[in-house]
Amino acid sequence: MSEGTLYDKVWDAHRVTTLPNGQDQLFVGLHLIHEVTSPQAFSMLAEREMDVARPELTLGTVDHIVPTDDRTRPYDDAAEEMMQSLEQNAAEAGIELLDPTTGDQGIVHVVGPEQGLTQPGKTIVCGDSHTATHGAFGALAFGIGTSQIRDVLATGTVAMEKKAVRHIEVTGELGEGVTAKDVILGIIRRLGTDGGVGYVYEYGGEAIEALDMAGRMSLCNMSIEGGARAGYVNPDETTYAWLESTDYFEDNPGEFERLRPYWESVRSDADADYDDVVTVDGTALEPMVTWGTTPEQGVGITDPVPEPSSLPEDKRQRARDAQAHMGVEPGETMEGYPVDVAFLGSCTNARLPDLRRAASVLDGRTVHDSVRALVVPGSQRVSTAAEAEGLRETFVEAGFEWREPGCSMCLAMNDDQLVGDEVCASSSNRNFVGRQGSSAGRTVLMNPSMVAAAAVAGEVTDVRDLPPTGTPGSQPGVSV
Ligand SMILES: CC(C)[C@H](C(=O)O)[C@@H](O)C(=O)O
Ligand code: SF4
Repeated sequence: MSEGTLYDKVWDAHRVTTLPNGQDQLFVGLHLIHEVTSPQAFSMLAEREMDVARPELTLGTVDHIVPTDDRTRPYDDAAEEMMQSLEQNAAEAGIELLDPTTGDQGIVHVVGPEQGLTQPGKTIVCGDSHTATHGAFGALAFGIGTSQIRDVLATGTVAMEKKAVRHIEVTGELGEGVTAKDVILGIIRRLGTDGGVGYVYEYGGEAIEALDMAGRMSLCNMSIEGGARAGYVNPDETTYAWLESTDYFEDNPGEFERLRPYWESVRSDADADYDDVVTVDGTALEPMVTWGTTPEQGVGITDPVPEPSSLPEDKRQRARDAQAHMGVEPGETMEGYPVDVAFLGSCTNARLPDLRRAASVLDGRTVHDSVRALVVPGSQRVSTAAEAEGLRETFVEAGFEWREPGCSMCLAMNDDQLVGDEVCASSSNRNFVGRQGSSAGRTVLMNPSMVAAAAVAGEVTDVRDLPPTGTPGSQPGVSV
């Protein structure tokens, strides 16, 4: 099964033993923790009077509950309690915690790669479903549950069942305005939210190789929304260039050269044996938008929302319910669907290149009067870098609120929430009913430039068609 793949090689390199229940016990190379899912696991460890086995392989951050506006402590009750619990657990165990005073705080799936700790050929776990993001570097990265967090804290290992590997080949060059987010929304539309069950997704092909690391992270991030256990891209020069510039490799001279042969060795072989192969024509993709309440209910911006009766039978009722919730009409495109809120953020799309793309759309334009727009950088480092190159100014001048890093309106565990049946053009990864804090709220997933375009137009619109900015006669156009 899946011989010669990166998945196979990294799995084998980390296997301690096969357990009586058939699962493999794997060494964990990096354990990321955040404030929502770790407290219970630490309590379970304390009940057994056990210590954290490998604090040096564990890194904490705070992201889900932190306020993105006023960060004066104490936070609101529940947030403050979670924050204190993480602070105490980290301090007692000797775990590094990237809290807001460090300048390195951010969403867990943004900070690991930034620190240079997300590396090819590593096993990475976190009590968070979007841990798949780290697969962008050719790591095996899995979201885990509370009892597994406890086990990893206690032993530095995790028990897991091996999955099959589906290679997804995205051919050709992506068109203007088409990004990694559109690739993954296109893949999920085609294979479904449960199409990946039992699989890990390996992404390859010309379109994937051309993606920068931020794009690869957006892509792998949503593997889980396609039902896959994880997703990854084989490491290459793009990966190594990112790693080489991180603090970790700058602070550890010789490490980069020492590890590189291992990274090369775990790449999938040219004749690797996959359990399944799917080919996607990258040239045929367009900017995607969702019309429903799961990430598979998406459509190209110029394509009509499907008639439920045209869908496979098991998807029809869900489509009808989703269209009723969203108030969308089948047969029409999503263009012109009114938008109340624009949210640029989340571990899918809040890295520097995402902000740059959105800012290039906003430059010289203004957020529509009826839209509340916020940009929430993925980390303090992203924020600082964006400020240094003037992006904050562009966002603020256009009418966006510039916030402090965190998960924010991606899941609305802090004050950043939709109100009533507001519609949100969102760069995040989940459009489930109630996801953004209001049960009547409506989420339309899209890429960052499309969020910026929706903010300007006050409705879902094709960023490629925005009228040019500038003085009459000059046609700077839009760089997407
Ligand atoms: C809070 C956490 C457990 C959750 C996850 O696992 O994904 C969150 O990050 C999300 O995106 O819904
Ligand atoms: S940004 Fe959203 S998807 Fe990512 S970890 Fe936070 S809540 Fe989960």
